[in-house]
Amino acid sequence: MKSLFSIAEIRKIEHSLAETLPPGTLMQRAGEAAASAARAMLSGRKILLLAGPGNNGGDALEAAAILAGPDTDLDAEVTVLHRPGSAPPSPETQKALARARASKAHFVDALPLGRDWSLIVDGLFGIGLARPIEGDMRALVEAINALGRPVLALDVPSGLDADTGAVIGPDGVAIQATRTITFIGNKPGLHTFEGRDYAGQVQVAPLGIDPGQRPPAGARLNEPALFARHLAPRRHNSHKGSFGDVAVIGGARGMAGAPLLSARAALFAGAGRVFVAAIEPVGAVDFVHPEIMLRDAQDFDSGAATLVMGPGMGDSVTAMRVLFKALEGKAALVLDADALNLIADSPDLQGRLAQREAPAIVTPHPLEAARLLGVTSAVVQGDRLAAARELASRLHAVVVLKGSGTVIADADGAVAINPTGNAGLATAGSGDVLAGICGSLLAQGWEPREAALGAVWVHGAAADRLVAHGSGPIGLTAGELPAAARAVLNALAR
Ligand SMILES: NC(=O)C1=CN([C@@H]2O[C@H](COP(=O)(O)OP(=O)(O)OC[C@H]3O[C@@H](n4cnc5c(N)ncnc54)[C@H](OP(=O)(O)O)[C@@H]3O)[C@@H](O)[C@H]2O)[C@@H](O)CC1
Ligand SMILES: [K+]
Repeated sequence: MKSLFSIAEIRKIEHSLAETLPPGTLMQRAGEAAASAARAMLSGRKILLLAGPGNNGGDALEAAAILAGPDTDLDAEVTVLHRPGSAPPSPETQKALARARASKAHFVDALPLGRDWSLIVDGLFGIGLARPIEGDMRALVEAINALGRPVLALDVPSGLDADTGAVIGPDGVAIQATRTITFIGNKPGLHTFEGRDYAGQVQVAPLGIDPGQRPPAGARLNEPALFARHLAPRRHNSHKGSFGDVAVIGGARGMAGAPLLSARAALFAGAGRVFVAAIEPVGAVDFVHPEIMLRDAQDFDSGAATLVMGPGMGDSVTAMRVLFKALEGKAALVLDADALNLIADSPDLQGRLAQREAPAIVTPHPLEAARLLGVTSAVVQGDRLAAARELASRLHAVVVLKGSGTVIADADGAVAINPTGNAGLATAGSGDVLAGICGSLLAQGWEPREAALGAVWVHGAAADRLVAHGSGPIGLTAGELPAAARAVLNALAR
């Protein structure tokens, strides 16, 4: 189970464990896990450990005591930069300090000159960081980042909010880690917003706690197990009607590419029949994919098709009219881009969406989510999980909040963060492709939540596949994604 625990949930677990384990046990285990992770990363002889004022510093001191202790067989120079706070450290941190002082570790008060550290271990702040890092601590973080050496962060890169993935600010700083070893359970902030960039590779050290002993977490990482039941091999005796119809509605003047990209994605993700109903007619045929049927949105009868509304749709009277009609109807809906902006401007449409019975997936980027919630995009990004949850509950829909570590939330409050994808997806049309895959999976009978989880996972994995083959992240184009998504889906189905 790929659980993601909030800081409050971790504190609760810590609290209940404190009643059964001897004092200091968890810090000792964290120190041991940190020391082995450091050894695994080490190529060279010089290790610098940064130990801050709290228990995160205690973990680093325990690790130093092990790496430079009497039982070590490690041939390395261990240096500790310890920054005590104004308040006395916890008893377990005091013990760790005494053990580190008694070891061969060399203590310094300031960052030594030179940049030849083989490894830097960041134990400045963990989940107890309550305000931005300032003053000489800020200077230290900036100096460490400027060295550009491999960094192992303990629990969370110092400066990053483990709940939200935001650097604690305004104008805050955080340690740029190569790898993060996080304790007891994984944390959402390491996987979304700025978290993926700051945490690097994430490794979980459960500290001897059986996952079954932990209470259920409020969030989780997305993975194929969450939607794989829909990926059964196709029966020989099937026909195009077995895989549903998708109609993409969009394409104002000059924006014909957006619905065509969505439609191609729907086709490549396996929908039986795909239409584009264009606001401004685009022509008789898509010569690249003549399978796609082109229609005029004004007089299009979508029948039982799943509707993907919004790609390049604009805000004309026609756009408004087809959106209104769709919200009145009973079709399963994917709402993206301009459809979301029109809904954001109209409390009436928001109410209609919330009251519909049929499934709906909405796929906002942070600015679209902000408009829907009536806040700024900084507020949305400041707590992406909360924003997605709030929107899902208000609109009574599955919400896909796009961005690094896309968040998928449903109206029941379940939240997942997607681990696939890369910077190549920050390109025009990539959202149109995602909406098309969502619509395709819905049309094939997937439950809305699973369709959203599956589409987001596959879309990200398609980009990862393209990057692995050299087609990105620089210059990756949205038009390449549908074929890569098809390959990912078929690989999953096998
Ligand atoms: N949970 C668990 O089960 C386990 C937890 N473990 C470890 O403990 C970590 C949490 O420890 P923690 O609670 O002591 O907090 P931590 O992150 O060290 O920082 C707090 C200190 O920093 C200070 N401070 C805060 N902000 C500041 C600022 N901007 N600038 C300067 N100072 C600032 C603050 O002082 P104050 O706010 O009182 O001034 C306080 O002294 C956790 O991440 C994990 O590594 C493991 O040992 C094993 C099991
Ligand atoms: K840290």
